[in-house]
This record gives sequence, C-alpha cells and structure tokens, in this order.
Amino acid sequence: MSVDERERLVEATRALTYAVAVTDLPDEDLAAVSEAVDSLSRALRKQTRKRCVTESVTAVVESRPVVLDRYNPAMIPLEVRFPEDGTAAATVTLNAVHQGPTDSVHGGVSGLLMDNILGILVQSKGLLCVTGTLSLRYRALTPLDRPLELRAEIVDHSGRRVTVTGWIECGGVRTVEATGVFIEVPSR
Ligand SMILES: CCCCCCCCCCCCCCCC(=O)SCCNC(=O)CCNC(=O)[C@H](O)C(C)(C)COP(=O)(O)OP(=O)(O)OC[C@H]1O[C@@H](n2cnc3c(N)ncnc32)[C@H](O)[C@@H]1OP(=O)(O)O
Repeated sequence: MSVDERERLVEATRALTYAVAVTDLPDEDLAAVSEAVDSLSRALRKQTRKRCVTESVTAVVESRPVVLDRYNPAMIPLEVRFPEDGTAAATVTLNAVHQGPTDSVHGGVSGLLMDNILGILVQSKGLLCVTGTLSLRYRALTPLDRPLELRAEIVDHSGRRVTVTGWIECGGVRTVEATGVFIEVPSR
C-alpha cells in the first residue's frame, strides 16, 4: 500500500469512527453496518505489520511543519509549525469522538495534545527526549467543534532536563496550561 493510500484509509477510518460515535440509526440498521465493518477488518488483517507506520524522529527539522500521528487512526493528526520565535504552534478542531464533559474536550485528550506539541518542540531542537513529568492546569472547559490554538515554548534546559510550557486557547481564552519536564535519553 502506498503511503498516500494509507493516509486515505486512515482518514476514512477517522470519518467512520466519528460516524459510529454520533449515529442515531435504529438497531436493525446497525446490525448490517457492523457486519460490513467486521468484513473490512477481516480484509485488512490478511496482511499486517507489528506496529503502526510512524515517521522517523530524525525527520523532524525545525522550521518545516511536521504532521504527528498521520497514520494512526486512533490518534489526533497534528500539523505542527515552528515559527521563527523558537516556539511550536498548531491548530486543531476536535469533535464528538474526543468528548469528555458535555460539549467539551476530554481532559486526557488535552493532555495528549500538550504532550505531543511540547515533545515535538524538544525533538525539533535535535534533543532526543522522553516525557518525565507532565503537569496540566485546566482553566476552563475546552470546546468541541471550534479551532483550538496550541503553543509550546522551551523555558529551561539544564543537564538532561528540558522544561517546556504550553497552552491551548480557543477564541482568545486560555483553557489549558501545561508544563513538561523532558529528559534526554541516549539514541537507540
Ligand atoms: C516528519 C514527522 C516526524 C514525526 C516524528 C515524531 C516523533 C516525535 C514525537 C514527539 C512527540 C511525542 C511526545 C510524547 C513523548 C512520550 O510520551 S514519552 C513516553 C512517556 N515517558 C516515558 O515512558 C518515560 C519513562 N521513564 C524513563 O524512561 C526514565 O524514568 C527517564 C525519564 C529516562 C529517567 O530515567 P534515568 O535516565 O535513569 O534518569 P535519572 O538518571 O534518574 O535522572 C536524570 C535527570 O532527569 C531527572 N528526572 C528523572 N526522571 C524525571 C521525571 N520523571 N520527571 C522530572 N525529572 C526527572 C532527574 O532529576 C535528573 O535530573 P538532573 O539531576 O540531571 O538535573
């Protein structure tokens, strides 16, 4: 399967996940759809690999946007830009699939987004790190179906510890603040 065809399949699968989450069809119609989905799963599993396709960490170059989790339908694809001020930025809109409180983003999903944008910023500086500690402050509910602005900036680098802060804003309102301590690890 070419990479573009894989991306198309992943996008179609995300659309299916959304449709499953919000469908209001009666049970008798759902039974037929379930059979069709089972049949697609069987077709795909005729040939498998052990892990999801991922981009190489070394492919991350600051100043060139990267797309995280492009090929994993269970994750949120995130196109990250690297502005000249040394930060990382991304815009994403989430839907019912990622709901926590009514009409709002699940707090764990916000944590995932923060970990990813903080982590990719560190990676973009050529520092191979894992997340040591991630702290989150939820200042307000983060809405679904509206563009969210994500940002990250490095505030300290001492020894193997890189400290990064970040936030999520919607319509100028900051809803989540994060601080991550990333620890440099030897390249594997
Ligand atoms: C083109 C497209 C390309 C795409 C390409 C994508 C690839 C790019 C994706 C990037 C976006 C992903 C971002 C997700 C990133 C994860 O999700 S990583 C997964 C979650 N994290 C983990 O699983 C980490 C598990 N923990 C560990 O492996 C180890 O505990 C650690 C963190 C390596 C530390 O162990 P260690 O090496 O034995 O460290 P140790 O000697 O005890 O301490 C070293 C220093 O770190 C400090 N430290 C140790 N642990 C901690 C801690 N937990 N908290 C704070 N400080 C700590 C110590 O205080 C010490 O500090 P100094 O005294 O040197 O100042």
